Amino acid sequence: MPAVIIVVAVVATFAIFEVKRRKHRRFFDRNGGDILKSMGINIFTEGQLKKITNGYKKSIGEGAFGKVYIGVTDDSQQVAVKCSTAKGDVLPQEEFVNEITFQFRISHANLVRLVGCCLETDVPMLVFEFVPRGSLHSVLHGAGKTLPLSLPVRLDIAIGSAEALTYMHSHGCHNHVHGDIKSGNILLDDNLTPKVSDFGSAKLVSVASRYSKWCVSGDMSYIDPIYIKSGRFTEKSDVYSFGVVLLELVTRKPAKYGDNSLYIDFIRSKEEGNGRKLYDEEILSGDDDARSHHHMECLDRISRLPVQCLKEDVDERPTMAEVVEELKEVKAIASGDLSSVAS
Ligand SMILES: Nc1ncnc2c1ncn2[C@@H]1O[C@H](COP(=O)(O)OP(=O)(O)OP(=O)(O)O)[C@@H](O)[C@H]1O
Repeated sequence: MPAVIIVVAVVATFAIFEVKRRKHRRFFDRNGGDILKSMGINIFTEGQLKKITNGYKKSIGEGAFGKVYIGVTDDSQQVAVKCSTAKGDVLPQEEFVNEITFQFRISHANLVRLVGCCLETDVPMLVFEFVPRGSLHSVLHGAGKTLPLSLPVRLDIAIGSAEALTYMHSHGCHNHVHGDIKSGNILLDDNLTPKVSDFGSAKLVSVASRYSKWCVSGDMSYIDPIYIKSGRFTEKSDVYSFGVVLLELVTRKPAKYGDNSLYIDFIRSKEEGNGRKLYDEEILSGDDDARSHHHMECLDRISRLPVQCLKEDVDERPTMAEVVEELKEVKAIASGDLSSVAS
C-alpha cells in the first residue's frame, strides 16, 4: 500500500477519534460529569456500557425514557441499562445532578437501586440493578399470569411497594414524589419482593413525552385527576395511583380492559352491593370453606383502601404511611388464625 494512503488513513482515524472524544467531553461537562464524579457516583463510559450490554444485544423493554437493555458488569452484577431516545430532552444541569445524587444515595430494599450512569451521551444513560421477574403488570396480566399468587404474597407485594413510597415521601427536606406509580413500575425479584422503579424519572423525562405515552399505553387510568387539573404531582397523587394498583392486586384485572376502567367497574359493583364479584377467584378457591371465608373478609378490608386512596378530595386520601399500617394489619390477620377481620 502506498505510504500516502497509510498516512491519510491514520490521520482520518485520528480525526474521527478526536471528534468523538470532544463530543463525549462536551456531553460529560454539560451533564455535570465532574460534579457527579467528585461525589463518588459510578460513571460509566459509552464504551464500557457497550461492553456491559454486549453491544445492546438484548432489549428487555421500552418506556417513556427510552429502551432498556440487560447487561452484566465486570464484577458479574446483572444490570438494566436505560438509554434515552429523546435527543436533547435534558434537564438543566443542576436539577439533573441533584436528582442523580439523590437517587444514588437513597437506599431501600423495595426501591430499584441506581448503580451508576453514563454522561458521555446527549441524554445520560442510567444503569440500574436488574430485577429478574419483570413487572407486577406482566406477572398479573401478561406473560407471568400463570404464576399462582396467594393473598399473603399479594399483601407482601402491596406492603413492600407502599413502604418504598412512604420512605420516599418522608426522605430528606424535599419530599420525593414518584409521579408514575403503576403495576408496570413495580418490579419483582426472584422471591417476589417488590422493587419500585422509575423513581425520579417523572423529573428526568419531560411531562410532554410522558403524557403522550400515558395516552397511548392506557396508563392514564393511574393518573390523579387533580394532577390533570393542576399540573402538579403531590404525594397524594402517588396515593391515588397506588389505589389503582391495589385494585389490580385484589382483582387481577388490568387498570383498563377494553373500554372498561377497573376503578369505575369496582365502584359501580360496590354501589350495587356486589363489590365482591370482582375479587380474583384464585384467592378464594380451595377446599377449605373457613379459609375462603376468612380471605373474603380480608379482601373486603383491603378493598376499602382503594376507595379512600381514589377520593377526589386529596385531604380525604390516606397517607402512604397509613396505607402501610392498614395493609400490615390485614397481613397479620390473613397469615394468622381465622379470627374475624371486621373492624
Ligand atoms: N431494573 C430493571 N430490571 C428489570 N427489568 C427492567 C428494569 N427496568 C425496566 N425494566 C423493564 O423494562 C420495561 C420498561 O421500563 P421503563 O421503566 O423504561 O418503562 P415503563 O415503566 O414500562 O414505562 P414508562 O417509562 O412510561 O413509565 C419495564 O416494564 C421492565 O419490564
